Amino acid sequence: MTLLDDVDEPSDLRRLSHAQLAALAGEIRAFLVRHVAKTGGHLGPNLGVVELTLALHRTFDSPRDALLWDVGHQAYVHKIVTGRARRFAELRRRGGLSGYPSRAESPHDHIEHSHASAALSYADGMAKARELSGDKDRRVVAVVGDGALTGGLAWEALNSIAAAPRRPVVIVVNDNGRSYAPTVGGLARHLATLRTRSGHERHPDGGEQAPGSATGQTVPDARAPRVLFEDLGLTYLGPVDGHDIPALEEALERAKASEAPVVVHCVTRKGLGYRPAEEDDEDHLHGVGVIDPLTGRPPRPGGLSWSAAFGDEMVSLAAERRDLVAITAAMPGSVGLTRFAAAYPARCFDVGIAEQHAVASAAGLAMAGLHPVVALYGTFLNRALDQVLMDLALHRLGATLVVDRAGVTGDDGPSHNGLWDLALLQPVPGLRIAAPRDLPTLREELREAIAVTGAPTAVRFPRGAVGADIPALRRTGGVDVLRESHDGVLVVAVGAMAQAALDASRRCARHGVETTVVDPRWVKPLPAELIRLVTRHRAVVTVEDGLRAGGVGTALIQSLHDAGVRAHVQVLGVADGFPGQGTRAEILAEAGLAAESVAEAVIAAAETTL
Ligand SMILES: Cc1ncc(C[n+]2csc(CCOP(=O)(O)OP(=O)(O)O)c2C)c(N)n1
Ligand SMILES: CC(=O)[C@@H](O)[C@H](O)COP(=O)(O)O
Ligand SMILES: [Mg+2]
Repeated sequence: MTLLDDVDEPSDLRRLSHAQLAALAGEIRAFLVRHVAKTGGHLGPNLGVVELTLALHRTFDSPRDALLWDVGHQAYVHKIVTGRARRFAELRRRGGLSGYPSRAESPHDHIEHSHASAALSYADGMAKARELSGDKDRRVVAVVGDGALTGGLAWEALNSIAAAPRRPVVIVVNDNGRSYAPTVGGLARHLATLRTRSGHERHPDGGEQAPGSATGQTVPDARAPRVLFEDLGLTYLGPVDGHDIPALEEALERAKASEAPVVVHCVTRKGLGYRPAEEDDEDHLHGVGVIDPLTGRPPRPGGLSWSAAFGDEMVSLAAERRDLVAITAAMPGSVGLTRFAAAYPARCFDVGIAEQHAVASAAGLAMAGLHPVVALYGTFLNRALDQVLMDLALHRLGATLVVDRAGVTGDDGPSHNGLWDLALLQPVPGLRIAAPRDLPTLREELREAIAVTGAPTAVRFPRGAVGADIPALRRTGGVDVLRESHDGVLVVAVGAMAQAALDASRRCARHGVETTVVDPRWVKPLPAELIRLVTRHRAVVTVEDGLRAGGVGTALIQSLHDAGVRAHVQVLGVADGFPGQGTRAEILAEAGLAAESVAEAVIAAAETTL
């Protein structure tokens, strides 16, 4: 029997001694490594909040008190102590345990999406609601990371929370000095100074990078700072050792008793207790796939990823184009910019988890004569739509968005799929979108994109390894013909869906249905050549890894209508909604985007037009 076996709910924690809690923390760390090594997931962040989570659940009465997790990737320990330990074998699996809080799983869970810097807004809203309902003794607690605090939305919430000095909110800053890379900017420097001054600075991440640089040297702040939060009118407690449960409980009890908003600044270590994570300089095993628990490394090296291929091309381009600069929102490694940042530190800007600022600052860079490349995940680009519209497109600026993790991502759940970019960017005047299908077209279309002046461009590709090259038979009007027939069904494949489209076309041929498979390469605006190709075929099927509604297929239908061309068009894409977690292949198949389903759609289209 282990201590963990006897923990089914937070109240079970309150009967343990501090010595037993220390032992329990060790069991939980072993549990996390054992399970996450098999399923993949967020290992470093959760190893860093073991003691903090135990102290929070001993001090506050969840779910009566609301415990909110910003991003939520660090809520595994919260799930373990709220009765879900037995479900971790299905972590991030189809129908299994979500990698983020989930109201369907537990009343202890609240915010289900993984988009950073939002938890304080929920806290502000919940605190207002509890004040209005006379429920003031039910505390609202938000755990927000130092990285998440670099997001503007968090400061919008702090401004509002600080406006009500008699409305209690407990703000727990989980300060480990890291987003993925060391957290950057003035706030990071401020927190680092507080950590250092208090003597809590115990890890090399303590320093903060020179503002703006993705690989800057640490710049310790000599001045004794006033605590930023107190200047806002918030009570500040800390820094507290985020691994010292008695110290945490003392600070959290004081915060709980306060009738004012309180910041509890906790200093933690990402990856603590698991040497491979502690020693991982890139991101302390922030997010891992299946790994060998002894080494922390994947059992076999993965293939070249789209992100790495993009990053390699950026290094080549930077040598040719001195005006080229890159921007990342706290994810230089994930978006493939590590080599570029090392080679050109002055030309790679990590702005923190601040996508709106990333795009708006790109407008400034472009106006000043440079060509910025903003690399973001598709799902996080959603946050910066106004900046794409009003800062880049309205000013007709030459800037390039590299939309990584575009399309279905899979096991990271509904808030990580990059399903919306093709639909959200369709209406942006002047913006051009490329969707490469393989490594050569990624290289080619990225070069074409950064050559565009007077309008923003976007290049979108999925998560994971780049597939095999897919050579074209010929190019006509900018459209690559991948397979040809003379009057069969025209299959328009968007980006990486080309492989599924070709596999489907081979299935169709076995059913006597001839197809022409084309890759338009640039999907906004669609090449005029597509209209001519449609007139030469009996039907059209479009295939895209994105929303059906408002995507490329819909745009083609509108273009055909505007050109007065009547055609049978079948649009294949992801239906409205939030696909649950699962592998990319599972979710694509469920959306009807696997080769077999595409073939069925093509055959049906052929039959309806006989
Ligand atoms: C809006 C947004 N942009 C980017 C991300 C990707 N992301 C996930 S976790 C993370 C770092 C979070 O750092 P912090 O808040 O300090 O939490 P920690 O991982 O250190 O516990 C980032 C950038 C995100 N979840 N949301
Ligand atoms: C929580 C978060 O947003 C990131 O950690 C994300 O889960 C990483 O996704 P990838 O694994 O696709 O890089
Ligand atoms: Mg952090």
